[in-house]
Amino acid sequence: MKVDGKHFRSIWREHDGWSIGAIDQRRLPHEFVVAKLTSCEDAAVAIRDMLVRGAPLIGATAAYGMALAMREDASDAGLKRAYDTLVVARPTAINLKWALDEMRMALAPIDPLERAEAAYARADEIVEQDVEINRGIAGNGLKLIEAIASKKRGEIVNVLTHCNAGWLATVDWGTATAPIYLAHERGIKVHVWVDETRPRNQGASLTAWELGHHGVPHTVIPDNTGGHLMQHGMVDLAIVGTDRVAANGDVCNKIGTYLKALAAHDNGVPFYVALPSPTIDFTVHDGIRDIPIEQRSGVEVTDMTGRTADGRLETVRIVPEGSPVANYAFDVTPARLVTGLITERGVLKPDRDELAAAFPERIAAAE
Ligand SMILES: CSC[C@H]1O[C@H](OP(=O)(O)O)[C@H](O)[C@@H]1O
Repeated sequence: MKVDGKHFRSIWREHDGWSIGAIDQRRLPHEFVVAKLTSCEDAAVAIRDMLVRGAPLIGATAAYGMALAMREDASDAGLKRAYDTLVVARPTAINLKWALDEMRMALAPIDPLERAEAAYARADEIVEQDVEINRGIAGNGLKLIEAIASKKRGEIVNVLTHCNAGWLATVDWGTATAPIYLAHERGIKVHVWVDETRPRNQGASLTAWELGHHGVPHTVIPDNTGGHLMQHGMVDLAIVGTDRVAANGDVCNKIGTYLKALAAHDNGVPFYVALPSPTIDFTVHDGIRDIPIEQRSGVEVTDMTGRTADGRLETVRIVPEGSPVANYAFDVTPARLVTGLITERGVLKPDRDELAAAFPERIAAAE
């Protein structure tokens, strides 16, 4: 999407034809730094350390990681080593394994001498497919915003979102933000309540940065504010992203999503989840029981990094030394709290039959 009028994607193949450029999201919003990935290990570390993050972008980065790996060692052993290195970089977003399975399916049957070129071609396809899918999500989600806008007779539509499911979480457009960008571009008055999303503050640091540079009105709020706003009729709908949707429609997303869904349910606020179909995992039948929840370093909770008044980046500790810390990176919202799933093939109910009918290829992949 646009950064002050200039179009950007979050990851791309460089002009040398083989190295990979990616926005270092750990440096935003204070610094715009582009990282260059030149090895499979670089891609794995970029995913693990959240230089890139967001389920679809994790998948795209892994796909390019396999292509980088094939330049290094295109043998069967090299293919297995690359898969095994990348697939463990983060456990929750199913898009990582989806992309690696797609790459392995494309590469395993062919001559190792042809694998590097084929890998870049397949990774490029995965990248372009992500953009196309997100455009589809934008169009399907737009209908929801338009319906509210017409009921509100031109008043502002207030959307609440959690974490960052924006263009920075994908190759472009985003998932939860795709309908918002499209509505904004169509002249519909939208305003976004941006959950800061502790502890890594993807909302405050990334979603606010994205929306600000694209000119979309927004307000950053502490995570605990959403329920109050919903009680006072200040949220027309919530749209969030997801890292994995189980066959029963349970939705895994950034920690705190479940609490937002509870508040929305209690206040009759429609709660939508935007996702590309690779995020659907039919091998998991009960999301709450079966989706692995990543636990990350406690440092993400104890420390905060910000910019001082004189422009220096500084990290400070906000938790007493010696206090134990738990840092669950995701939670699972039961399907009963989800109004609908905004996909590239329409807005669906969060249930197995509807998902299977819309995405038979995802069922086949699970068999
Ligand atoms: C469009 S998927 C975005 C999804 O991924 C985020 O997690 P993380 O920043 O840890 O990769 C968050 O759960 C978003 O909703």
